[in-house]
Amino acid sequence: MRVDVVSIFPDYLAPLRLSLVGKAIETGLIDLAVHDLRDWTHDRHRTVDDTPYGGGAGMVMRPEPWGEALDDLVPAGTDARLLIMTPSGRPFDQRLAAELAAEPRVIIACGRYEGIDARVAEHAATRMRVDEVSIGDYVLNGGEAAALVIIEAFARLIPGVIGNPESLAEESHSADHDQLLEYPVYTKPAAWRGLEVPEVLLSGHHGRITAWRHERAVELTRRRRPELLPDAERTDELEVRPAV
Ligand SMILES: N#Cc1c(-c2ccc3ccn(Cc4cccnc4)c3c2)n[nH]c1N
Repeated sequence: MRVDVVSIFPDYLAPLRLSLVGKAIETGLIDLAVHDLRDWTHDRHRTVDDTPYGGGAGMVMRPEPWGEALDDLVPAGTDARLLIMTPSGRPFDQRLAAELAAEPRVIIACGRYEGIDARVAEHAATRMRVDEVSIGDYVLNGGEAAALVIIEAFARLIPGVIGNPESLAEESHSADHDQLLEYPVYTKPAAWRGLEVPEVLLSGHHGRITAWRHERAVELTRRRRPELLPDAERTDELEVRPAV
């Protein structure tokens, strides 16, 4: 998979060279290229922003550099998917991560200021698939942090990136896990600061362990994310529970 990221702060994407994503890049599972948007400017000051039409605070990113960048990175006829990070985008979730993991090419546009001129997305959509995406209901200063999150989320789903693919199956939000949150996990020592590992996990009884883990996942999901519960697990009674 080829991933291109365009930003005025390309160094912000340096952490992608670390850990699992970095290894996937080294082994060629992912071909990552990070570009400086200013390379597509032509004035002495390498200007990427201007004042907003209609007034208002802040500056807007000019369309010309973005248009030229996308022309160069996505030649006519290329099958590519453009992600534009924006607080007003569709919520990024595990389903979209899985879709992206299967794409041959993904280009990620990281805006700054008050955002990118809306015509960039409009024009790009005439020749590639475009998704305006948000990683959550809070406001960042730009798209780079969101790009790091999204790339990590889909890269780990690419076959060969994670050593043990079985570990993906039981994770929170994974389709195989009925969208339940992940059960609590424990490791040695069995007793730590007066706190014991749940006895069932030491029993070696795999049936009981599986059942216990599902119960904990349902309990946690009901408490923290009831909207994720499958209908079969929903209960309407008011339950007084610890806030943890
Ligand atoms: N994905 C995502 C995001 C962003 C985000 C993404 C790109 C840009 C480009 C500029 N800003 C600052 C900005 C501030 C206020 C209004 N509009 C824009 C961005 C914020 N914020 N929160 C998210 N979940």
